[in-house]
Amino acid sequence: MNVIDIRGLTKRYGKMFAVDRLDMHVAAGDIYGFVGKNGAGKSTTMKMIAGLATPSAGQLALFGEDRSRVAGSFSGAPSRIGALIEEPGVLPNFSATENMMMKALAMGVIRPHEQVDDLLQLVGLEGVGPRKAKKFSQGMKQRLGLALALVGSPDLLLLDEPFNGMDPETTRDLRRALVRLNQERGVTIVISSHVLDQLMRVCTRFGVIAGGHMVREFTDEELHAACGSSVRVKTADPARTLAILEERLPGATFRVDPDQSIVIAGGARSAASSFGGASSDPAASGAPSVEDVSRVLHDADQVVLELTVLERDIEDYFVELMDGGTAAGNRG
Ligand SMILES: Nc1ncnc2c1ncn2[C@@H]1O[C@H](COP(=O)(O)OP(=O)(O)OP(=O)(O)O)[C@@H](O)[C@H]1O
Repeated sequence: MNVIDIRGLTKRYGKMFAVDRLDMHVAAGDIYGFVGKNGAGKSTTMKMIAGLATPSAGQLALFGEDRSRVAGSFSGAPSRIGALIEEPGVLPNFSATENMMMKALAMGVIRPHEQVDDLLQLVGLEGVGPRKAKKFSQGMKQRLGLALALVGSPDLLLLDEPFNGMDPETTRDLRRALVRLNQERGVTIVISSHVLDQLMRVCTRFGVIAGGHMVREFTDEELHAACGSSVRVKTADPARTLAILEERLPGATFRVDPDQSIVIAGGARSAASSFGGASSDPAASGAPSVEDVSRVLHDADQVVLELTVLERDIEDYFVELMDGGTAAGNRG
């Protein structure tokens, strides 16, 4: 069962489609990177998932329960979702501990003191609990916001741009805290951001949104396979080489460039994402290794003039995807 299952989700503001027929799938245990440019529709989607905005159309199921037409907290289990969306809801004139205690008491947390101490420690604020929140730096407020989102031990944590305003050390600490939450406590986490390098360090699955529409979803492994190397080979007899390669490497795809070199990439057989959803990247199954190609050519007595490995840049791949859906999303 997916923790989040979204089909055709749409949010209109007047004639403007902030989110446009979006599909999204988050499995239990994922750290899901929700990637998109400014204005792509990430926050609006997160707000609908958190119950802070009502969808205009589409289906939104959380933990297998249909939530399409309900804004507000989860009826049966209010603590199942924790969210840090836009400004952390920190009361500036109260201390970190007081902020946490108010929320814990409001949520009816059993042994609130224990949980508050535990969470402040988790986010690295254990030493500053008595200090007023207005004296906190931006990064400390962000971490307090994260601790607040974790009150009540949610199963799903929604974080909208959590790395904003954080210095590298704080960013690293937050990243570690998120991985610990995920691995030690089994929390499923969705992080929306356009800060790719932070997401790539922690996420196990990605969804790229453009113009309010999901362009593609893929796992970390699929990402690396899609960006994996392809092999370029130039031989004395390109036509014969191509025939041999096509016969000996049936899963691969081939392109002949104008200079008669042959580029060998992964095949399309396992290209669909594991959800059978938005992904269909012809390179997603990975290319044959340079050793495979070299062995085939050696066995067939081909005279190799040049053999090179071509890498695809992961950032470029994301940027292409983030640009990809813009036209499709603007219906208003
Ligand atoms: N309450 C609103 N009323 C009207 N338009 C809105 C509203 N909220 C968002 N939008 C518009 O919907 C689109 C998507 O906005 P959203 O904030 O979801 O994007 P985002 O991907 O989170 O962007 P960012 O990375 O800048 O936060 C934008 O064009 C935005 O201007």
